[in-house]
This record gives sequence, structure tokens and C-alpha cells, in this order.
Amino acid sequence: MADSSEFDPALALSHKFPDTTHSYTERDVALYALGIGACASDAVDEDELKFVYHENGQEFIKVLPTFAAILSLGSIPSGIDLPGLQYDPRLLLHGQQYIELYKPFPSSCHIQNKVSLAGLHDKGKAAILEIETKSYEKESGDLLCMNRTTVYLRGAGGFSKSSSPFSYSNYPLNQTSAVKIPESKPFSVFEDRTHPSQALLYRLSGDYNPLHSDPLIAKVAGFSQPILHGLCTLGFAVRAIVKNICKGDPDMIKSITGRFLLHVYPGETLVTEMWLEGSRVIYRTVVKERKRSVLSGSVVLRGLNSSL
Ligand SMILES: CCCCCCCCCCCCC/C=C/C(=O)SCCNC(=O)CCNC(=O)[C@H](O)C(C)(C)COP(=O)(O)OP(=O)(O)OC[C@H]1O[C@@H](n2cnc3c(N)ncnc32)[C@H](O)[C@@H]1OP(=O)(O)O
Repeated sequence: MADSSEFDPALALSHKFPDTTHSYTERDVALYALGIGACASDAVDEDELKFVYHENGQEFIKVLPTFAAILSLGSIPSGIDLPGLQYDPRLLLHGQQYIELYKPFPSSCHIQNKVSLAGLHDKGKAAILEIETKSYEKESGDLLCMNRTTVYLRGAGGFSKSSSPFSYSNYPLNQTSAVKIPESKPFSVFEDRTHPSQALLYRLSGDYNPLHSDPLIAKVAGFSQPILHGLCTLGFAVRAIVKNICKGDPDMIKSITGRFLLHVYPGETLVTEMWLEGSRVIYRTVVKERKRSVLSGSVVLRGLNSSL
């Protein structure tokens, strides 16, 4: 548990994060798509080739919606630094991700990020931080997307100054990741095997946390081997929705929530079940080999074809 005398939640909430910048090219876009399994089982997949190649002479490579999450990673070049917050970075886990997409991504771009603390919670055995990043296209000034990243800091809780646990968030309740999974049969199911080297490929998109590559660090963190990045699992799940429900059109995705329920080991098979509720897709991803749910959430769509 953190030393509660050293952490002042009010000070943390008043902290001003500096703006950060990030640039990407079509190469980054294609590498990201490969990192979340696009074209891995069929190199000429008619829904996915456009994410990695100028298919049929298309001018620009298309960008998958979860690429948005990569833009906010540029905000943490040297870890998450909050005044007074003591935590062991080796025990950090990604808890949730919320993404809003405001316009289709260009295939290359210079980005300006505005970062703020959107939530802070004391869970006793853990501290939860919610970091919001708004990403603007530098050239036009347009807001492209917003990411809210929930990090679960094991061992860093216990900083509350009163008997009720400290809890602060500055966003609407309907933007949380908790979903109720319907009892009915899923509308659609997509199965995809991650590759044993999946995390080694995915990390090249910008998340170099050794938890995903170093066996010794993984053991210290409590895992038998390096685990998959949460955002890689989310990428697989949303790619399944783009394929099975959006007929390959990434621009139909308006917002995404995801809660990481359990770790995934690279090489495991991910089965994503999807239920349609109006323009919202509820989804759950299960590791087939262990029969365990590892991710659940929802995706809001725009322009859903009523013939579905
Ligand atoms: C300058 C800064 C700018 C920064 C800008 C960008 C920041 C980007 C940072 C990105 C960092 C990414 C690093 C990536 C790491 C990874 O990818 S790790 C791999 C992916 N994640 C996982 O594998 C985690 C899987 N989940 C779990 O293992 C467990 O769910 C858990 C997180 C360990 C929690 O389990 P447990 O301790 O058993 O929790 P509970 O006892 O059930 O609940 C305690 C309270 O916590 C709440 N809670 C539980 N799970 C989560 C969750 N996933 N997210 C958020 N909150 C969670 C739960 O509701 C309980 O609260 P109460 O109900 O109020 O009691």
C-alpha cells in the first residue's frame, strides 16, 4: 500500500500536464494493423488488406479505429508522473480504455495532445488513475479523438485522508466500461488466434513496457510469462466488430469502451462475441484455451445499415 502521508489527492488533481506531440506515417498505421492481427490468417483478406496496403491503387492506407489509442501513448515518454504519487511501475496494469472518434484519421499526421487527470480513486489495494488525452490534428487544429485511459496501480491505494475512500471523476457515468452481457445468443462471433510473438510485434507501435517482452519483469509482476498489451486485445476485439458488423468500414465506429478483466498470453485464441442493441454493440472477448473472459465493453456505431 502507498504511504498515505506522502500522497495528496488534491495536489494530484490540480497538476497540469504539459502538452505533448506525436507524429505518424502510413508505415506506423500498417505496422499497427499487423500488430492487432489484420491479415494474419489471410494475407489478401478483402476487409483488411486496405489497412496494410494501397489495395486496388487506393491513395491512402485506411486507419483502424483503435489506432486512436496509440496517439495518447506519446503522452507517457517517461512514465506517469504525478506529484507525490508513489507506485511500483512493474505492478501497473491497464484497467480500461474509452475512446471517442470525431473524424476519420488521415493516414499520416502531426498530433498535439492535451492531457489531464479525469479520475482518481482509492481502492485500498490499488489506486486507479484515469488519464484523458485529447488529440488534435496540428495542421487544421481539428480535434481527432479523445482517449480516457484507466490505469490500475496495484499496491498504490490507501491514500484516503478520511474514512470513506477517495473517489473523483469528471465525466458522465454513461462513459464507463462496465456492461451487462446479454443472456441471449450473440448476434455474431469471431475467433482469432494471437501469435506467440504478438506482443513483440505490437510493442513496435509505441508501448515498450517490458511487462510484454521481458520474462523476468513479467514474473515480478505476477505472471508466468510476458502478457499481451491490453490495447492489443482491444484492437483484436474492435477489428472483429469492424469485420463482422461494419462490413470492413472503420469509419462507422463512433466510440469504444473496454474493460480488461484478465491478462492474455500471446499465442492464445480470442473469441469475440457481439450483441447488437440499436446502434450499440456489446461485446465480450474470451480466451478459448482457458475459457475465461478477458475483455468486455461496447462500441457505438454511426450509419448502421438497417438490413443487418
Ligand atoms: C503524463 C501522463 C500522460 C499519460 C497519458 C496516457 C496514459 C497511457 C497509459 C497507458 C499504460 C498502458 C500500460 C499497459 C499495460 C497493459 O497492457 S497490462 C495488460 C492489460 N491489462 C490486464 O491484463 C489487466 C486485466 N485485469 C485484471 O487482472 C484485474 O481485473 C485487475 C485489474 C488486477 C483487478 O482485479 P482485482 O484486484 O481482483 O479487482 P477487484 O477486487 O475485482 O476490484 C477492486 C476494485 O477495482 C475495480 N476494478 C476491478 N477491475 C478493474 C479494471 N479492469 N479497471 C478499472 N477498475 C477495476 C473494481 O470495480 C473494484 O472497485 P469497487 O467496485 O469500487 O470496489
